[in-house]
Amino acid sequence: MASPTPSEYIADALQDFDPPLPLAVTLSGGADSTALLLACRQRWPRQVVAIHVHHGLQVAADGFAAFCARLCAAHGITLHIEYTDARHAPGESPEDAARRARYAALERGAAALEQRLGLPIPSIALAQHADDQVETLLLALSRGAGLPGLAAMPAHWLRDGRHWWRPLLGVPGAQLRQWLRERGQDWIEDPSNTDAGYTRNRIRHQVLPALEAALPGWRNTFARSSAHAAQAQQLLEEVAAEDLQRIGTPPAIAALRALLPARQANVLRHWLARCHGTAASTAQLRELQRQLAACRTRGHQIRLKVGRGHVLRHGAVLDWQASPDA
Ligand SMILES: Nc1ncnc2c1ncn2[C@@H]1O[C@H](COP(=O)(O)OP(=O)(O)OP(=O)(O)O)[C@@H](O)[C@H]1O
Repeated sequence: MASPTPSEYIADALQDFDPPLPLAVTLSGGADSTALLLACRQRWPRQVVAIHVHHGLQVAADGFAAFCARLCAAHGITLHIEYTDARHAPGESPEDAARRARYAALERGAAALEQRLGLPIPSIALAQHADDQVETLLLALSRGAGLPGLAAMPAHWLRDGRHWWRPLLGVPGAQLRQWLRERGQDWIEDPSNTDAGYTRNRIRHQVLPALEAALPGWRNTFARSSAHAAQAQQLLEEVAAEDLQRIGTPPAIAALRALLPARQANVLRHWLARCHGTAASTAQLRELQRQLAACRTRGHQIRLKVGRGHVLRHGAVLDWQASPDA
C-alpha cells in the first residue's frame, strides 16, 4: 500500500479535529505552526486567527515576529503579537521558563484578540507533531519519569473555559515540511533546534533516525504506549482522589500506614500536587514512606524536605509547609 501523501496526512488529522470556532493558532513562524495555520485557514476560511509570542530576550525574536506578520498579511489572517520576557528563576531550566512564559502569553494574547474582535475565542491550537510526541516520551524515559511523563502530551485539554488542542500529533514533522514545500511556502528555522547541547535535539537528530531504521511502525506503537500510560494515569488519579477523600486533608497518618506502599505513594503524590502544587522526587518519597513506616510512637517526629518545602508530622496527621524562599 502506498504511504499517505503530506496532504492526506494533514486532511486525516484535521478530519478528527472539530474545535469550537473561532480558532486561534499559535504561530512561532517555524514549519509546524506555519503548516497548521495554513491548513486550518483552508478548512475554516474566516474563522482562524493567529497569536505569536515575541520572546524579548532572544536575538532572533524580531525576525520571527516579522515573518509571522508577513505570512498573516499575505493570507488575510488576523494576527496578535504578545510580548513576553522569559527570564528563568534560579533553579528553573531556561526551556521550562520559556514554555511557562509562552503559555501565559498565549492566554493573554487570546484575551486581547477577544477584545479586539468582540468575539469569544473558545479554542487555541498548538502545532506539536508525531516526532515531538515521541521526543517527549523518550525525554521522559531518559529522566526516569513515571506514568504522567510517559503519557507524553495530551491532544486536548480544557482550562478556564478554553479548549487547547494539538491536532497534528499523528503527523510526522517531515510531512509538514513537505506539504509547505509543495505550496512554495517558506518558514523560519529556529537555530536552537539544532543545538546538540539540548537533550531533545540529540534525541531528534541521533535517536529518531536510528529508530526509523530499526523499528518499522515505531511512531504508531510508541504513541499507543503513551495512550495506554495516559489512560492508566487517569485511573491512578481517580484512585488517589478517592483515597485522599477517605484519609482526609491533611492526611491521617494511621490511614496512610494502612495502605499498600504503591497506593500510599500514589495518594501522597496526589496530595502534594493537588493541595500544595509541589512534587516529591523519587528519593524524597521513598524517605517519607520509610518515616511513615517507622512512625509507631507518639514522640516520633517527621520533618523532611519534600518539593519546595517540608512535610511535617503534626500529631495524628501530616502537614506540608512551603519554604520561605519558595
Ligand atoms: N513564539 C511562539 N509564538 C506562538 N506560538 C508558539 C511560539 N513558539 C512555539 N509556539 C507554539 O508551540 C508549539 C510547540 O513549540 P515548540 O517550541 O516545541 O516548537 P517549534 O519548534 O517552535 O515548532 P514550530 O515548527 O511550529 O515553530 C509550536 O508548534 C507552536 O504552535
